[in-house]
Amino acid sequence: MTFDLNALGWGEDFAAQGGAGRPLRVTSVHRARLMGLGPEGAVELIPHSSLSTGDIAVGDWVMAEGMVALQVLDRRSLVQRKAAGTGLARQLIAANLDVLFVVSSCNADFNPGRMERFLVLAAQAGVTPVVVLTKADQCDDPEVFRRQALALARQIAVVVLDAKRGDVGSALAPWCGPGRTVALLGSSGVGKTTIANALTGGQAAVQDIRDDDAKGRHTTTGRYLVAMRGGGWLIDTPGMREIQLTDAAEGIDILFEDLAELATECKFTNCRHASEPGCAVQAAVRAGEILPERVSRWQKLVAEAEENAVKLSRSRKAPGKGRRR
Ligand SMILES: Nc1nc2c(ncn2[C@@H]2O[C@H](COP(=O)(O)OP(=O)(O)OP(=O)(O)O)[C@@H](O)[C@H]2O)c(=O)[nH]1
Ligand SMILES: [Zn+2]
Repeated sequence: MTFDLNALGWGEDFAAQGGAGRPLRVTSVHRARLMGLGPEGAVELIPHSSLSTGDIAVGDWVMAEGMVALQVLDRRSLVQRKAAGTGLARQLIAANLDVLFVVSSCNADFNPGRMERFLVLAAQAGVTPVVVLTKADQCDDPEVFRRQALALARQIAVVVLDAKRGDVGSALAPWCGPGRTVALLGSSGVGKTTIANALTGGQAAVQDIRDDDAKGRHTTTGRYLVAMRGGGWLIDTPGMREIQLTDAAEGIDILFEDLAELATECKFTNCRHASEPGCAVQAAVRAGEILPERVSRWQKLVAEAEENAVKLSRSRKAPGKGRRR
């Protein structure tokens, strides 16, 4: 299979960054090597000595000469997560995503706090979130869930569907198509695999490396960049399912724009919006303009993000810690 650069998501912003070599889209990243895709087809690459595979994510654009990836082009968006274990170094998950489908179901799985966490992740990554609510067919009144989802952010697209029998491709078409890159985020059992299969027709991932380079170890790496039936790409990586919030203050401010704005009117700049005098947020709650639950979920996310930021700065000061992989 070969693809022209635009169908792969190439654009002016990448072209303007220049650099030697030819552009390739990264379809998978392994211990020592990576796979790139371009008009010539799938190409196995090794990173230049100035780079490590830890600096490269699925979905990245690299400039390559021969089989050497020389440079990673600046990204449009980047999903990253705190690496597993105690270290707080971040691991790159997916680059240059256009849309994150935040998936939940029209049932007890629907949890506003959990949805907000996913939406903050999308905002922090610089990706447009779209809420997808599955299992509309198993619910008496899906509109109740649609309304709750619409209340999560000022401008949020919400799609309600039956992922099993509905026309998923048409429902999500506005965010897919040639050159677009999407991914799915959501708890277990909400229908991510069902949606992914509908979008890709169950197609296999792009040709991949047999990664047995590192000490004869063979790693099964899962499916990564997969072509969608209507054009565009789905990034499907196991890492997407295990993301936690790390210093997500910006993402929180984007999602909770209404509260962030009110907070600027509080009497104290470091107001926690609890029992402080002159708190504009509590005033809005008393006036019935904002739900108190939304404020408490916001406070919890802010506290968690701050705590992680502190831990992160400590681990950066400690030499030898923070290995990437
Ligand atoms: N009736 C109905 N069933 C659905 C719908 N979406 C998903 N399912 C079913 O729900 C179950 C879980 O769906 P999956 O697609 O495997 O969910 P997932 O999010 O990929 O789950 P994990 O792989 O655990 O993360 C499957 O039995 C699906 O057939 C829907 O819209 N309607
Ligand atoms: Zn306040």
